[in-house]
Amino acid sequence: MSVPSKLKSCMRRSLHHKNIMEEAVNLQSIEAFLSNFEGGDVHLSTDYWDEGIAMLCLNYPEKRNAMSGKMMVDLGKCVSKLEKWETGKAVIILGAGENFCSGGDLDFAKATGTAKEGFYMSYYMQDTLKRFRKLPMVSVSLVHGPAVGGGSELAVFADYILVTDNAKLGFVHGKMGIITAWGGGTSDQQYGFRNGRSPTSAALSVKEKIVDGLEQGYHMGITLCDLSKVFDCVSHEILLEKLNYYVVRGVTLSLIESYLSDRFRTVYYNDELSDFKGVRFGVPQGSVLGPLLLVQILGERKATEMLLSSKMYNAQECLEIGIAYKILSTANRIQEALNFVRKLTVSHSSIVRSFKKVLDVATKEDFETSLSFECEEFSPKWGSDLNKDALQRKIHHVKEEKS
Ligand SMILES: CCCC(=O)SCCNC(=O)CCNC(=O)[C@H](O)C(C)(C)COP(=O)(O)OP(=O)(O)OC[C@H]1O[C@@H](n2cnc3c(N)ncnc32)[C@H](O)[C@@H]1OP(=O)(O)O
Repeated sequence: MSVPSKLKSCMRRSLHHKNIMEEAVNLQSIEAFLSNFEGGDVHLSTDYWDEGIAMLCLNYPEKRNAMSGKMMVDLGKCVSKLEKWETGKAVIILGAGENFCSGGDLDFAKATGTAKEGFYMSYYMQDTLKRFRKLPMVSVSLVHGPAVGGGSELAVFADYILVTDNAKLGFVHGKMGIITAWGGGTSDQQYGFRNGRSPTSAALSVKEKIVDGLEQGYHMGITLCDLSKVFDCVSHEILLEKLNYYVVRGVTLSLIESYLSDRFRTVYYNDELSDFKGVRFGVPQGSVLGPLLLVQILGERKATEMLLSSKMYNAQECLEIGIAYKILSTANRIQEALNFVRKLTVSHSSIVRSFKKVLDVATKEDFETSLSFECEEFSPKWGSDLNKDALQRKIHHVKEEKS
């Protein structure tokens, strides 16, 4: 099918428009910006690689492992490397020297005080940590000494937080006049109320797919669905009513209400700023999901307490509130963390990774989708060499456990 040339040039113009709009969220340009703020590094230690265990080390001990811009970029690159490691079973994130992480580098914060720069950092860290969370391997944060602000956010992204007896963990953001910023959760498909991801850019991205398809000689069609019941289309009023119905009440509901109210949207294009229009639909994505991640782990009341008190919790308190899974000895922490991880990675890497994927789908998708995903992951394992080998060994699970 040939595309009329007038239509093609109109689409090209629109695509150019789209590129300008998306410049703000180009990860490479954010990396270039962050890399200007040097200090420390984040690296992957391969000491236990043969066992399928990676160590992700935050290394800026003279600043108590505060995250400089460069370290944020290093972290992003390490996560990319882990994404490509096909036999990895587990990753332990830990800090060098006296503690886990003292949050964002305060010198970086002082040097970059604009909302746009804050947006860059938040967007980049959310992207990295979202990818970290999706890794099909067991993840563990090994928190020794203080984990402050962003340091606690980093810790929360792992499946398990192991704290040592000298650990102190606190979301001190409130005291610093900010809120959480690294708690990802935004989806690449999310448009609306995101810098550079307006509803217009959503429409343009559909157009781009159509043009690409036509250019490759495909017949293209679109199915338009009425998605009026989708979260982002629901009016704030209905959303708040629903949250109340599902027992999200009190301080948490007030926080979400204040977060949603008095929101305005404007469009900046060709050096011109449009009028401000009130926003009554759609949920601002990003930082608000940081607290929501904590709510998933702790439940509403404990998460509220932890975020709003700015308190530093000691190891015992971390265990009591439910953020930490286990207390380790500070002196022997690495060995103890490795032993913990080894117990969870006794199976072949393909099994560990499949379990992780199934669990990931189960926490996000509905029951039916989760069941069919499990079925898909399971089927090729039935009768595989691994399975046959296990069947031949006639394993006695109780006796083997005792020996
Ligand atoms: C979106 C992210 C938002 C956030 O992360 S908000 C939270 C930002 N983080 C902070 O405010 C942490 C402030 N630091 C502290 O509370 C304490 O330094 C901390 C971490 C409990 C460690 O205490 P101590 O072990 O007694 O060590 P100390 O205070 O003597 O610090 C040693 C050197 O490290 C420096 N440092 C610690 N945390 C830093 C940071 N985040 N950014 C930049 N520098 C930081 C500190 O200034 C000190 O440097 P120096 O030796 O005086 O030159």
